[in-house]
Amino acid sequence: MGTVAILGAGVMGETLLSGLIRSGRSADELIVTARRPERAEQLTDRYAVRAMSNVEAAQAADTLVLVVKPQDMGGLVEEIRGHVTAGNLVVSLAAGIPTQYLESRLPDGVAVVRVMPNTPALVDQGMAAVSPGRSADAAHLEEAAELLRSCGRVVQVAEKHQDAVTAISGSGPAYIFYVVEAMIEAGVVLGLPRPTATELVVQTLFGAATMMRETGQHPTVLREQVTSPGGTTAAALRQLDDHKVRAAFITAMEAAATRSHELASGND
Ligand SMILES: NC(=O)C1=CN([C@@H]2O[C@H](COP(=O)(O)OP(=O)(O)OC[C@H]3O[C@@H](n4cnc5c(N)ncnc54)[C@H](OP(=O)(O)O)[C@@H]3O)[C@@H](O)[C@H]2O)C=CC1
Ligand SMILES: O=C(O)[C@@H]1CCC=N1
Repeated sequence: MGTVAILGAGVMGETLLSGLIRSGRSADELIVTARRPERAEQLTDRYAVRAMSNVEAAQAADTLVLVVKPQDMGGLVEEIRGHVTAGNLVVSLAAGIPTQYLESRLPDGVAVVRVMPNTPALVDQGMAAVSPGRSADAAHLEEAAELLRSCGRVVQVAEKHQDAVTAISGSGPAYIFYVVEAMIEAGVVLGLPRPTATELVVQTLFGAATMMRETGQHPTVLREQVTSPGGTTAAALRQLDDHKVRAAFITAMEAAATRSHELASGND
């Protein structure tokens, strides 16, 4: 696969970097770039990878992984465009940025793959969706997928679905953490010590997720198994329905997808 440069190694870039290292990729084949020298130093200390400027990284690497915020993408591409050639693969992890945005700013024929990852990649449980741009062939797509497979699962989707993917699995961990926070607060309201409430909620989430994965049963079936007629769960679910929690989730994810779409036009 050659040398991989992670341009803009913040939260998501470091997550991918650590996954590549854990999966056995040699630090010699990995380059990072950062805006702040202290961040670059932190990464070189932690992972023994090389840090360089964006231009140097574009010149040195075969695969360029762009992980800056969507709002910073224009500036980054402008900086490296003169140093990217048709031999490079460009992989973008940015929300909302279409492959066409990058293709139109890079030299003709450069292969671009758009990816939407998520942060559980930090513990090798990531979920990433990949979509090829105009000049990306099956080998390019596989190369991008292999990068992400180092830290989780990978699916291919049509690029038109990437805003939806962003809303569901890209932002998804944040919704789950939000629900966990709310359940912990509920435990505290009910008089449980905070550490006990936290242990109960985190293990319940882990158990429920493992059950879905291992039984393959639909969540509706699993929910019904917990819900005794006239029991405690039915009383709680009735409140969630009365407060339109399901509708709120759908509306929230529609908002995320809309925002992903807006990011393409550089809206701050
Ligand atoms: N966090 C997440 O859960 C997910 C994020 N993404 C996408 O990943 C991308 C990065 O997000 P995230 O990691 O959270 O953001 P971060 O702000 O943590 O990381 C971006 C990094 O890029 C640096 N940077 C900005 N401009 C440049 C530049 N010109 N050259 C070099 N480095 C630069 C920033 O520096 P500085 O620290 O100085 O600001 C920062 O360290 C976004 O496009 C986002 O949409 C996708 C899926 C999930
Ligand atoms: O909030 C964001 O915009 C990024 C994209 C998906 C997760 N975090």
